[in-house]
Amino acid sequence: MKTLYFDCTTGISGNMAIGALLEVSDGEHYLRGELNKLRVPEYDVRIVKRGSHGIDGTYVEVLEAGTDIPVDAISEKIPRRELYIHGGLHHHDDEYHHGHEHSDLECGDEKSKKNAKEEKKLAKKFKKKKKKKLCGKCEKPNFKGYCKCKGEYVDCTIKANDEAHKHEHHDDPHTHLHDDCHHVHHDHDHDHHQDHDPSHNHNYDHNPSHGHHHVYRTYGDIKQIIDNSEITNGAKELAKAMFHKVAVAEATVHGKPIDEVHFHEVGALDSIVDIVSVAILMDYIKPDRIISSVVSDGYGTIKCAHGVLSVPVPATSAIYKNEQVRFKQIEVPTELVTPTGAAIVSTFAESYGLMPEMNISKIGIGVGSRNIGCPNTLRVILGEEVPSDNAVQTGDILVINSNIDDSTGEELGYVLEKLMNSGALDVSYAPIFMKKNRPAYRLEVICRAEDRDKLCEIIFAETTTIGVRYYPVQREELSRTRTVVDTELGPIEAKRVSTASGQTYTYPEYESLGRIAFELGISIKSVRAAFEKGLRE
Ligand SMILES: O=C([S-])c1cc(C(=O)S)c[n+]([C@@H]2O[C@H](COP(=O)(O)O)[C@@H](O)[C@H]2O)c1
Ligand code: NI
Repeated sequence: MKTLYFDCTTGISGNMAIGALLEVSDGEHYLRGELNKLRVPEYDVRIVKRGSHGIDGTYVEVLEAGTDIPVDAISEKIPRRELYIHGGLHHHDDEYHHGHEHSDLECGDEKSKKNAKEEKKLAKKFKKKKKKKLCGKCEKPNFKGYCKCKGEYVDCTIKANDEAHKHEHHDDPHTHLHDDCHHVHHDHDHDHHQDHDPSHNHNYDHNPSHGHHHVYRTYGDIKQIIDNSEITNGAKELAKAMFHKVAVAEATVHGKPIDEVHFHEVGALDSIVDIVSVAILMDYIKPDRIISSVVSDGYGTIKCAHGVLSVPVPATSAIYKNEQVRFKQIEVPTELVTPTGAAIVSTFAESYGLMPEMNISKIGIGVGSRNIGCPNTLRVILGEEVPSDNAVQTGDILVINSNIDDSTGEELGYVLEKLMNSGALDVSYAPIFMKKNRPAYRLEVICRAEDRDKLCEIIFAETTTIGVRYYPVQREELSRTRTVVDTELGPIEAKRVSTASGQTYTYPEYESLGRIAFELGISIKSVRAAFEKGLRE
């Protein structure tokens, strides 16, 4: 069995994951080809070999096309002069912004001088760029491509039902007319002086803490970009699954409905390229099984557009909670896991723990940009799992029982949810008759041994019980891999399990069935039928 192990002992971020996956897949050529199928503003992906505290790996950056400037550093519009790069925020009090590595990130390294020189060059370049307010491209007739003034794609070769749009640029002190331009994306933050399809009328609630006012992409826009691209269906589903986790976390943290979560344009571009690249590479590698180490995050605070955030940052900790990521903090005083990193590991890891017995074929190291006092790397290990016991997974599992005859139904429902959210593997109630002929419920919690104390405390605090029983149990679990089945209703996520004798079964993921049923307004039974049909074809 082809197994991929994520070693997140020193954290994970989007660009570290791309670097590591590129090394195990030799997939640079494939990745570049697939990324060309994304219809997003022009950008370059720089892939270079780089060391971090003496460990060599691959460092990946998303740059503004034709420049050395990371897209998330193109922040003329962010007056607070704050910007973050993958895995880290850089606070600048000087004239320009850039996401380039600081020389101090390579403490004691010979590269520091070179980096300082490179920084000066970048600063010059970026200053020049600042003076140039207009890209000029959009003023050319028949221009098709990314208009930097407008921050969106335009196709002036298409007559869009005579929809001449006039946009007022809030950031640039000019107004100009795009006659007959068809707007490929409708993520404007402009005033439309034209009759406009109200469904495109985005009225974004802008977080003033960002101190900038420009183009946003909502979670819905990003899903559309992914769906409208020509990357494989498998990669699309994986990318959307990762974005969904980030969007749910951001929605929780900022107290907004998921569809109102928005990403400012440069941040969205960086996230899209990071997340879609990981999806493309994972779909290319196609491991049968993915396991992660317990994920290590740092502690302390970091600065980002929201100001000073405590580590794990809110969006990352929301993903830890929502996705039941097994993580711990280690003695490194900064952020080691970004929200994107948490979304990646939680999308792919079927379980967290030690590496299984396997013959290693490839090791990939993705390098991050922080100086953390030790290598800032993500390691992924690809290998063939030793087949002997591969159908059966066992672990240190307990069952906790309690008979409850005097808690209310409402309380019991609440407790079930709380136990599940606190690490229980499963929680159930069974109706029983207990002493004194009392109808009651037997609470049964299945959990890892290390979660016992925490879960018992919840049972004592939230129910009327005064005693619980627990005992270790043996468990057999079939090995499973995630897969995507193509159906007439679109791709449906599924898990494929195999028995010791080599029989395999594929079961649809309920969330995937439910989402399609909801989106298409059809019954979940008909989605399941389409899944079964897709499996047979
Ligand atoms: O931009 C937003 S909304 C943002 C929110 C949060 C929260 O925790 S809320 C954190 N961050 C920081 O941005 C960088 C980049 O993260 P990516 O996952 O996009 O690579 C990172 O330091 C986050 O902690 C941004
Ligand atoms: Ni924000």
